[in-house]
Amino acid sequence: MEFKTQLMNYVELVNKKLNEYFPMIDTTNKNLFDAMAYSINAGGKRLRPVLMLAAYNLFREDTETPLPYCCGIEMIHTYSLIHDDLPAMDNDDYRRGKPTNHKVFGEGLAILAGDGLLNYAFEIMLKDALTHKDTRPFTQAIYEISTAAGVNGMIGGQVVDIESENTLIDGSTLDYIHLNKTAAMITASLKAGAIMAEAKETDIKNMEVIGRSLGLAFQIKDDILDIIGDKGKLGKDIGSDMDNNKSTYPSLYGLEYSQSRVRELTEEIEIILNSYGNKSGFLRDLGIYLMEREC
Ligand SMILES: CC(C)=CCC/C(C)=C/COP(=O)(O)OP(=O)(O)O
Ligand SMILES: C=C(C)CCOP(=O)(O)OP(=O)(O)O
Repeated sequence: MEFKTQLMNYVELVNKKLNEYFPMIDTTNKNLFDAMAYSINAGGKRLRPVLMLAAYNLFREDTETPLPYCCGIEMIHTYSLIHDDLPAMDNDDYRRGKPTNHKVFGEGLAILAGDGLLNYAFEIMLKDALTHKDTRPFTQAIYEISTAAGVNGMIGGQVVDIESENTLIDGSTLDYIHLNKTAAMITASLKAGAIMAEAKETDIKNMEVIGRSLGLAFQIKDDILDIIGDKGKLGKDIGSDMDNNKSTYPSLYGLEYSQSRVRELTEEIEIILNSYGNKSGFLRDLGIYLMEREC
């Protein structure tokens, strides 16, 4: 199947499943659920769930089994964006082509909508895990996701990111930020997919190596687009890193080196994926698509 068609199919599967979890109906807490659904339904590339489905499909053919976990990781990612945009963090006004959550619902509700999405993610993943006779691959997948989202992953990276504002950091601190803030969740998506498909340890390890490179390249590309991207296409503010005085690959090493690093990392990913032959064509094309993207 052609890459773009397959990508659309995966995104559609994820969106359909997300619709089953939203709207949550509670008239007393309508504002909370509206705020959660607002950011989930605002769009987004659905990269992490697509990676999870593609990794699962490297080893198993069905698409139904991993869907609750795909939705879970997308909810966790969406919560992180809501919080990242808050005045206490990046103070951004636009996200996914719309005003940010706190601009529409206010800061208090935006914080709680983020908290709500994080907890709802674990509720739906654990609920699904308990329906399986052999719960182990599913609880292991949840463990990977929770570790990646937590203090030894995304939250840890975000803390160093905000602590490093207005400071000239070195390359290894910058890599720590990228690997934890961004690559951890990308890696967990690939690993969780392979784990649920009961792939071999060596294959799970390969997913980890690919996730690290892809996550790093993805964040460098994001920071390049923050300088040379188009706000309309991206659906979010540009120049945010400069406004917040953040150290990024482009600010530390320049645009040209940053672009060549992205290419280098993409090639590293391709080498591993080539060992899976035709089956890994979608993931190979996805890597190239992400690095060439304008949004
Ligand atoms: C615990 C929290 C809040 C984690 C946030 C993690 C994250 C990857 C934020 C976006 O990074 P960014 O600011 O570089 O991206 P963007 O350009 O999309 O704002
Ligand atoms: C990790 C970063 C750079 C935050 C944005 O992630 P995405 O670019 O995947 O955001 P959406 O498409 O989900 O909005």
